[in-house]
Amino acid sequence: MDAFVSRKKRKTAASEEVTQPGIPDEPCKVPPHPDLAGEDSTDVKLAILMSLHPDVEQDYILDLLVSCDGSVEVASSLLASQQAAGSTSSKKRAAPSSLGIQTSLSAHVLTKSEDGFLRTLGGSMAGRKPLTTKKGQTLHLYAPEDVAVHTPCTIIHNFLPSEEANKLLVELLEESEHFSRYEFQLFNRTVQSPHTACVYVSTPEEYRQQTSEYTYGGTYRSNVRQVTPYLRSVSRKVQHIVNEEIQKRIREIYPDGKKLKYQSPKEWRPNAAFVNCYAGPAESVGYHADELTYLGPHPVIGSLSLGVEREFRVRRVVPQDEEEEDGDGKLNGNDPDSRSKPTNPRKDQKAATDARADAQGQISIHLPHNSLLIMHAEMQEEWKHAITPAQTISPHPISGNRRINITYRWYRDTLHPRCTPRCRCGTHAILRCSQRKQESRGRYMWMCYAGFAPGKQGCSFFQWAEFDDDGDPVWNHKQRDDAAPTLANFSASQ
Ligand SMILES: O=C(O)CCC(=O)C(=O)O
Ligand SMILES: [Fe+2]
Repeated sequence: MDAFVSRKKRKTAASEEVTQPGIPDEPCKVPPHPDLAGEDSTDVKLAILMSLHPDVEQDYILDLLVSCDGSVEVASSLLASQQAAGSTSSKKRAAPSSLGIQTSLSAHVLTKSEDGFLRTLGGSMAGRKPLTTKKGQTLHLYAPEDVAVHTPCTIIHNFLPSEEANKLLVELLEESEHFSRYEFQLFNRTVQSPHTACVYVSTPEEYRQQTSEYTYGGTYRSNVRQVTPYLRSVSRKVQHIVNEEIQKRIREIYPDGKKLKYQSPKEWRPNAAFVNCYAGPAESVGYHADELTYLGPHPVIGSLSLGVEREFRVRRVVPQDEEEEDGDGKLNGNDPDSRSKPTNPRKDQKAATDARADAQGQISIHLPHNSLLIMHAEMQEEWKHAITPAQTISPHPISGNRRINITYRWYRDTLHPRCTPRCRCGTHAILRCSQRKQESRGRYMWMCYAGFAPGKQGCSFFQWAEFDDDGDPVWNHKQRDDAAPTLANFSASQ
């Protein structure tokens, strides 16, 4: 079994660069998730600053970021010096138990719409004033019924028999000694993810593919390991329940009881598992949507939580057309990207950012040990998710302050890297969905991502992506070698 196990140790030199979020006198070095880098740069910057300064209120950070002309580094050093001088004490974030509880759920209730996108009532009810949430407020959800209705997720508590969950946790805590931080390029420097991770595969051939064909964040993975016995046996149960829940969601929630356009009609069969370790309350992952490159449009992801309970925050991405509405209780669209240029950029940028935060609010799903969260097909295109730094945690009897998370994913054969477009600089292009721009919202595109990989220079490659109704690509180039191996489903590859 060890034949292809990567024993890559964490890089000491690079690790020295990592700043623990919350340490006041260090400059900005902890990055968000690679998936964050993209169209929503204010969110990226906010996520970085919130990771670095977990005690300071989001509003205060936003104001400061705007007054620093969007410079994360300047804002971060100001926050650090204010924290050192004790002057941010009144801006401290409340402990999770005292976070603002949103009084109205209806701003987030999912409802069927014609265009394949699910809408929340707040954004879609005809003849009804859109409900807005107060900026910075968080709606905490615990009950599975609430999660199913108000978010694009399903949660199943006590998913595995408790002994099996504990054994899997022990197995993965041992494995986590070999995990490492992703590295990527942000603002001219190499930064590292604020948690550690590793990818698991079934066979040596898959190891080869994951380290030399599939890319992530614009570069090849260096930390890939062989699927462990419990990880594999649990994947069968995850596969079974995820397929049941997909069908239930189609029947009960999707328009006309039909799968979404571009969602795969096939059985969901996981062939890759990403395992994350959050070693303590400060470890996190910033707001992001998962990379679609190999998952394709409207993917479903099964995500198992073990160890310490943490909060999974989700928020809907507000499209520009909703921001640009005006009137009582609605939003003023002054986004820097919008077509009407603001008269006072700094003030208007702040207004736009505040407006976005107001409109979004955020929802917190509590993820206890042994809970399975299913991110349904509408999640990645319309919502963003994060594991935010925690103020306090209740230690878990087995893992102490650590949390392990496994995301089971299904990479489509039709999106194997030998088929996907290469950009001009020779790297594999990545697949993104346009989330905010009114004119292109919901369209998919292939883009160069090499600029986010350490030591690489990106190009400006861009190409619209075309898919059939089942989300399989329609290529205008000749496919490369169809008979070559793809990733095997965990259960099938035993
Ligand atoms: O830890 C989690 O629950 C989420 C992890 C995640 O979002 C990811 O790996 O993309
Ligand atoms: Fe994610």
